[in-house]
Amino acid sequence: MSHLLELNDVSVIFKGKTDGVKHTIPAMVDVNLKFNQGEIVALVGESGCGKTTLGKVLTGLQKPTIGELFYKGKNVWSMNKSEFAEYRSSVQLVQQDSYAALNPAKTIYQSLSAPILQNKIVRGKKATHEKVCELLRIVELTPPEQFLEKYPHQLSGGQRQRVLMARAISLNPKLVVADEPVSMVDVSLRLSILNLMEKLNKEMGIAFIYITHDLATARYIAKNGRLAVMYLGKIVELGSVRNVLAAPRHPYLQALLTAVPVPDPKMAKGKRELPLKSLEMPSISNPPSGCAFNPRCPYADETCVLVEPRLRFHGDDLVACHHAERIPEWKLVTLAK
Ligand SMILES: Nc1ncnc2c1ncn2[C@@H]1O[C@H](COP(=O)(O)OP(=O)(O)OP(=O)(O)O)[C@@H](O)[C@H]1O
Repeated sequence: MSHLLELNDVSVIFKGKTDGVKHTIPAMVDVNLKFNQGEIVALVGESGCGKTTLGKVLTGLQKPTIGELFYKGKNVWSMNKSEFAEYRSSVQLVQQDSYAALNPAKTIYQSLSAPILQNKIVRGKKATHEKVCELLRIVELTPPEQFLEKYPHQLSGGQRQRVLMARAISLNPKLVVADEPVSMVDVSLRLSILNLMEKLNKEMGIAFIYITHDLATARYIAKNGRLAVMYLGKIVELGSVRNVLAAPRHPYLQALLTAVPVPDPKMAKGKRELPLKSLEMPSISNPPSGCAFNPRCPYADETCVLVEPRLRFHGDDLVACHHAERIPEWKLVTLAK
């Protein structure tokens, strides 16, 4: 059976200009990923590594420069009009900035009713009103009547993010790509938004791809799902969250985990820092040769400088490191619970 969504050797190369000199920006390089119905996958990486570009490719907002995107086994970019329309409504994007994503001149009712009318999810005034109220109830904005006539600026960041979630699920999608959905939400409200995504996943069977730079929330939402780690446009580790965080193999992921603060001093005592050779992130427009992590990696040797590692199986998971077998196991003490 075909996967819900599949990236096949996808690269996205932008054109850039610095001080009048043209250059290329390989925002995504040879990415192969498959997503199943109803699963949760967290995609983690530092700022500028290509996460948003990947999210845009998945939702059809960015055409791959090279490679293919398949939805239910069909090549998205050679679909006919009606197939493409079905794919676009089945794969939705929720963006980080809820204020920018909502039209400030439209009420919540107007913003939520437009796509369901356009896509003929319901017909008539009464059914539309009922559907919008139902959506607001699902995302826990209750009583819905209190929100219908409000404008985006009258809501809090967390409430706006819930409205975006309501809009994303209004077309009965199979998958929602949530790009940093909580990074602009008050810290105290973040968990409740993540819990909402979990609820939508469990109760409605919607698959989620959660894009973030924050490993702690990635682990929280995808505890029974998978984790993909991205570095300078490439996937460097991929596997179940349980395996990958309990025994991270890629030195980059080990370093990322080192950076997570430990609240309990007893646990912090056992925590080992990974001594990186450099703290500087190389430029994505001029990535190092061989393994892109080699200038920072304490285990790098000549092979790492010369030969690019392929993503390959290590146990049940995938890792792009020549030395995955020989680098010391790094015991996770920070997020293990
Ligand atoms: N339309 C574009 N044109 C040119 N360069 C782009 C474009 N979109 C993204 N880039 C560049 O591609 C690289 C990857 O960007 P992307 O937004 O995908 O990263 P990110 O991991 O999501 O970062 P952040 O977490 O900061 O949003 C960056 O160097 C960015 O400047």
